[in-house]
Amino acid sequence: MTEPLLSAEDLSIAFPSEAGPVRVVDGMSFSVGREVLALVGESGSGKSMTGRAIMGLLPRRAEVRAKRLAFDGQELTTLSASGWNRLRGSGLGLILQDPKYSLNPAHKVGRQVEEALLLHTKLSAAERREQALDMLEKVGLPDPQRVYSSYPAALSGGMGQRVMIAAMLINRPKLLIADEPTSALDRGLRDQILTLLRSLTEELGMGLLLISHDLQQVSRYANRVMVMRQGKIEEQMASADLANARSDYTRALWAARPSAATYGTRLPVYGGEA
Ligand SMILES: Nc1ncnc2c1ncn2[C@@H]1O[C@H](COP(=O)(O)OP(=O)(O)OP(=O)(O)O)[C@@H](O)[C@H]1O
Repeated sequence: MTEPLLSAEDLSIAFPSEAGPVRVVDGMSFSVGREVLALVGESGSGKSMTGRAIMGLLPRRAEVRAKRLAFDGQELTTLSASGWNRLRGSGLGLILQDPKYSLNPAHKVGRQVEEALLLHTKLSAAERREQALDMLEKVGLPDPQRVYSSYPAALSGGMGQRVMIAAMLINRPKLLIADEPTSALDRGLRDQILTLLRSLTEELGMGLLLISHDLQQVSRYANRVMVMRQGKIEEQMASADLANARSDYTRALWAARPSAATYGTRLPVYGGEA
């Protein structure tokens, strides 16, 4: 087997509190290759904190420990601030829930899509523009020229999320972390965006860590799923094996099909023991 893009061994994250450190991620070991890995679990199970640890974007108070947290052969737990900046500008990308909060309303789309090229390459303005237009086309935006010159307010939610994906992919990251990338979108758009992320992952040979509370939905796009519960990995398996999940918890998540009334709402928090 080839070396995975990301390897985490015994990853733990804790926050200090008056009663002592509270562990929100507790001894996780996993790897991500050039594949779509869905990270699923109920609200508060530690999915976002895991994604943020990989991006070096945890709150300052958080204490991270790991025997190994390596991306592309580089140890992350000892990375300097400038090392993180380099990595976030090239190797790693993050897509968050709502493009409204990720895109700067004061700048045109083109400038925002090109930003990583401006910071991390020596390309000319014309070359940057050309690459940005190519990427806007690749993410399925009609009339890339017009979108390039628009302000974010002129875009629908689905278009905004495509712009965010373009901005994250422009420097060809090896690993993309998408934290609930579709939960601010309508149901129909969710499938479109997940289809796009999956096909770009294959086309560009990337890894994608797809964080979601909706096991049913993401499993359709993921090669593998990793189920988290109360800061720990409950189970990992190929998506195709979900129907035969070992753990009661995974089976409960799998059976919790969203109805029209509950679609897009958070999963209930299952209490105590399995
Ligand atoms: N800054 C913080 N200080 C202390 N605890 C925090 C902080 N941020 C998050 N937590 C706690 O860490 C735990 C894991 O949170 P996390 O956001 O990773 O959950 P999640 O699985 O992504 O949930 P959701 O689906 O609701 O986003 C939660 O119990 C949360 O309350």
